[in-house]
Amino acid sequence: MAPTDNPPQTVEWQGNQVPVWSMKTVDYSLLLSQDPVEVDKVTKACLEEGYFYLDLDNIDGRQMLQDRQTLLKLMHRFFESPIEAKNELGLIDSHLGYEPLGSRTGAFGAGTKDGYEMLKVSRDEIQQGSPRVPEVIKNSGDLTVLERAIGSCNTVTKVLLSALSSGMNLTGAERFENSHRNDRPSATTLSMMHYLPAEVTGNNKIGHQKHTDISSLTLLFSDEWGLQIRPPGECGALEMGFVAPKPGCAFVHVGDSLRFASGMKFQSCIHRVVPYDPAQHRYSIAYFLRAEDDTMFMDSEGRFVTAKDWHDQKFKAFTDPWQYQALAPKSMILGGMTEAGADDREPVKAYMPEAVKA
Ligand SMILES: O=C(O)CCC(=O)C(=O)O
Ligand SMILES: [Fe+2]
Repeated sequence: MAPTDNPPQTVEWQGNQVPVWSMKTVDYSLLLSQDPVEVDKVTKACLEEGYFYLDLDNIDGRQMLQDRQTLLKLMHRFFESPIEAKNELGLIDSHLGYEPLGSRTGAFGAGTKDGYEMLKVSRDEIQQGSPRVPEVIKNSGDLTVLERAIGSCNTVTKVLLSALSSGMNLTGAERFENSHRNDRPSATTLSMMHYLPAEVTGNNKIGHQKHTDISSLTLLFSDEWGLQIRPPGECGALEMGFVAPKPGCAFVHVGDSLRFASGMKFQSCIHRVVPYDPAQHRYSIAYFLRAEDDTMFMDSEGRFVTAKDWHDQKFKAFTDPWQYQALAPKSMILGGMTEAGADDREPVKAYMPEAVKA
């Protein structure tokens, strides 16, 4: 049973004491009116850590928390449908459609596959009123639920962007909102994930590989444990530790695009998902706010690229078989963030495929 109240600073996982990283909590209501102390707090969180909790348990966020419960019910119904219904349209585009279990590399790297299935719905398509989603959720009730989720995630992430622009003293065209306009095409997407129990999938299909996100900001909701991060440290990222699910809060983190747009001042958050409890199903909802397709920035390779090029190249690196993935520069998967030392204090042997255990 996962601990829920007053999360400890370490938790036992796979026979080891593993850190539970603490972090700043930013109040959404205060940000809405650009409260100077809160603007400073969120800006420091992005400059120093690259992540924070966003407290939505207030008059401005509670509706969103309620809508999330409705979305979770939709997700349960969708993921319990037959594979033919879920995969009716397949992966239509990199940010839109269904990805079955085992489409990417797993949490413990070479030779493993991921342990989740995922449905992504494009923000642009919802805005245009013609989302391509499988028939099983293409009724007006379900489409309203999806539209509400995307609409509120969009508002929340735009409020964050605006606070960050103010915190970084950006004005006019330089402000981050200006490269995230609603009427310009982007790969912004709502991603709904279902992690199957590790004891069902077996050791070769486990979790979610270590990475930084392509996006500008990720707004993440999950009631279940499993997400781990490597906080940036003085000489590279610290070891992997859990993010405790916090009631009433979303976990927000910076992705590569905003790190690049900030001139590498913001930290992009290194994270992965592991089975906390091998018998557990885990459901997560991630809203990936992405820059307009033709936004230009300098990437981790020192190249001047568009947001779309960065998205497409990194998505290919994510989905390539691990043998090809290994050929891509590591800086690509980790958005140029540096690491010193190993992810774990002790190797997590229980989940390694036989070939790697040695
Ligand atoms: O499921 C999660 O909690 C995180 C998922 C994730 O890292 C991603 O989709 O980029
Ligand atoms: Fe991610």
